[in-house]
Amino acid sequence: MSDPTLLVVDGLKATYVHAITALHDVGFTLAEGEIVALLGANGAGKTTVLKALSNLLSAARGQIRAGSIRFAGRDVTATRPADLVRAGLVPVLEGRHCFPSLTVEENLISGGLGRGSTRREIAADLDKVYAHFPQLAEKRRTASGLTSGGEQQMTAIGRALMSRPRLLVLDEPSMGLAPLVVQDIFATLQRLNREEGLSLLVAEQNAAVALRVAHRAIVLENGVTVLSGTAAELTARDDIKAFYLGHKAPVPVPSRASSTPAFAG
Ligand SMILES: Nc1ncnc2c1ncn2[C@@H]1O[C@H](COP(=O)(O)OP(=O)(O)OP(=O)(O)O)[C@@H](O)[C@H]1O
Repeated sequence: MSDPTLLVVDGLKATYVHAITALHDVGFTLAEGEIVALLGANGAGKTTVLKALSNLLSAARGQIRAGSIRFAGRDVTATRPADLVRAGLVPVLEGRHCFPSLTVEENLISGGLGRGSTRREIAADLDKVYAHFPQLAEKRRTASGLTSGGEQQMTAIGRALMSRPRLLVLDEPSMGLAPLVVQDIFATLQRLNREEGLSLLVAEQNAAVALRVAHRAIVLENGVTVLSGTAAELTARDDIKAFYLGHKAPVPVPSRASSTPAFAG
């Protein structure tokens, strides 16, 4: 039987400029067909993990000091970023990075060209992207720089889909977008997972939206994996609710016996 584990991150330690330790010990796995959410506060290390997965850390003056990353049996740290994309590990990094002066369609096509797709494959893949994101079909001739933030995020995801990914790695797809647009994008990601078996790793500060579509989640704190479990398990935890889902933490109530506040249960 083939191994269903697509990604294995083990004991990952990473620094920037050989001095700042961003990741101390990060480990998790992702099975084929899974949606895994990578949660954590600002600066917890999510982007660093995603850059390491695409072997793009050195471009940010980062270094892996220990541990390993394997994607579909390959040693990621020994594989060039472009070869990782060809193997099916495709990142959608923070900030969307569309070419603003190219049209939406030209941006999408660039994803297919990077992979070396034929004209026929590109045409078929474009149809698929437009079926998932009908809004992009309407804007196909518009310069990306003139489209909305949501449309730019859809273009960035669509361009990644043109590379025919096995695992899509997304960094904060909800960032700066209106709640309805975020819902729409996550619904499309979920459909891609259900209908096409696409595996997804989604780093998010917006835990509520990520936990709604994820099968499992991992929580990072100061560069360490501190929790992992099914989305249902994590959603039910009071500490996760308090820190990441915007629910109120236990409220201090004044004690009669002393002036020191005690915590209500
Ligand atoms: N290029 C860099 N040079 C030096 N330190 C960096 C660099 N990028 C990130 N860091 C530091 O590494 C740590 C992890 O940052 P990272 O961006 O991975 O966190 P994050 O969870 O993605 O947060 P955010 O949501 O703000 O992007 C932080 O302490 C950050 O200041």
